[in-house]
Amino acid sequence: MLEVRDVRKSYGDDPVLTGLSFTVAAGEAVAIIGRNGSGKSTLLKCLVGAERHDSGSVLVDGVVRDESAASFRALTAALLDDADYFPDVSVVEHLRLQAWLHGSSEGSVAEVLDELGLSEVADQLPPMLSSGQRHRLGLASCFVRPRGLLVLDEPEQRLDVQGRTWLRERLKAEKAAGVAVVFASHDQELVEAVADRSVVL
Ligand SMILES: Nc1ncnc2c1ncn2[C@@H]1O[C@H](COP(=O)(O)OP(=O)(O)OP(=O)(O)O)[C@@H](O)[C@H]1O
Repeated sequence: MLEVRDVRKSYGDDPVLTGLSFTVAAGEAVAIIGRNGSGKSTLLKCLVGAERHDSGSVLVDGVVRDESAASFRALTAALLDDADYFPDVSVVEHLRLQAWLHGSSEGSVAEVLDELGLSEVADQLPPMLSSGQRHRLGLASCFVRPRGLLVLDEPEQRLDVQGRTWLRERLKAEKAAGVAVVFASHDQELVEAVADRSVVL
């Protein structure tokens, strides 16, 4: 599904990614781990085309990934570290928008609101949410739409204990459904429960 070949990236004279290669098959999860500042977010951004790598390649199903292609965006659900929301669009409207863009049913919006514990704040605007609720909205935006590749940057952040338990089971279910999962994490328990392999930066 996803193949990363010798990806390199520097910011100015500072090398961040120094030749990374790995693969993620459908139904597999790969964890990206490493200390603060080691390049996890940068790598995930390069995977989805939110950042340009200097050399190397990212292939999806054997073809160089083109983030401007509708087919790549239809395949890929991502929650990166700089997620942002329209300040005047409510929680439920954000999810309806995602569902509509990707051809999901209206019913899936109610299901995901319930699953992420967001039903009670469905009509609130993002600035009124707690930071954990805003993070849940980001996760909900990934799960309300079809996906073959799921890219998550520290999905555990700001989740309460029940939320982390839910996340572990959700990511296992994603694998069981054949989704290829790449996630950066500082949560060793999550990594051990979900990842088939880890890439250490
Ligand atoms: N846009 C940017 N311009 C310049 N340097 C950057 C930029 N983005 C990240 N960096 C630098 O690249 C390095 C890797 O940052 P990155 O955010 O990828 O690390 P990380 O592993 O995700 O860290 P954390 O665990 O703290 O989230 C850091 O030294 C950071 O300062």
